[in-house]
Amino acid sequence: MKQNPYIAVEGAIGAGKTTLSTMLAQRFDFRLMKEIVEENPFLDKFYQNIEEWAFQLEMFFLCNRYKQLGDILLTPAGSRQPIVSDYHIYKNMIFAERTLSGVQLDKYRQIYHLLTDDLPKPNLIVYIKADLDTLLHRIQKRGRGFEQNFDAGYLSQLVEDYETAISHIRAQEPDTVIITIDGNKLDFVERPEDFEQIVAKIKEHL
Ligand SMILES: Nc1ncnc2c1ncn2[C@@H]1O[C@H](COP(=O)(O)OP(=O)(O)OP(=O)(O)O)[C@@H](O)[C@H]1O
Ligand SMILES: Nc1nc(=O)c2ncn([C@H]3C[C@H](O)[C@@H](CO)O3)c2[nH]1
Repeated sequence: MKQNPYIAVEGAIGAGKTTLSTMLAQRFDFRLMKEIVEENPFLDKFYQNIEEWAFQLEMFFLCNRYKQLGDILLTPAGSRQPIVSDYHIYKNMIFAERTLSGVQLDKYRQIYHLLTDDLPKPNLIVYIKADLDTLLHRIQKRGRGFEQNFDAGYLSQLVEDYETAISHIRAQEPDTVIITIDGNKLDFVERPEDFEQIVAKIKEHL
């Protein structure tokens, strides 16, 4: 990856995407793209009643990510700053396949492809793989109000969905470098040497 570095950090809820991408942006002096969380009007309602609010929430995430990525990525590649993002656009499909069904899922899929098929994809994905206990612990520690009565079953399914999705991307986008890091063992928050290990792996591909 010599031109236009574009890194996406991925992993299930609470894996450490925002934390790690913020640290990487600072280290490499890349532009940071973070998704909107606090201003999302549907998250609170969604966690209280997933079936009722899923379509509005997934559409909100899709439109926001499309706007954010499109504004930056659909500019001429030569003039683009290197980027690190705390999500991959495919994240929309990972969640939508889990939360939507029937006609809503069909319509969502169509809109997803219409909006995102021509967006440039990241050339490197850092996939933070962590197990359910680690994620639940971190979500609890972070203490967001709307995540406090978190359904462990939902998260457990998402952990599996992420595994499937990463395999899918590996097969569909063979040019994308995927670096998997062990989110249970590596503590890039507390241990600088763990962060350096991740930085060194990324540098091999920059
Ligand atoms: N490797 C780690 N070791 C210890 N704590 C971590 C690690 N990664 C993240 N944390 C902590 O876990 C919490 C969740 O991290 P963060 O918000 O970065 O996750 P996220 O993947 O962006 O979450 P979300 O999917 O909700 O957007 C934070 O409190 C963060 O400080
Ligand atoms: N349903 C659904 N679809 C998404 O695309 C999506 N992206 C993030 N999230 C949830 C996870 C965290 O609680 C919180 C912050 O990441 O928002 C999502 N939920």
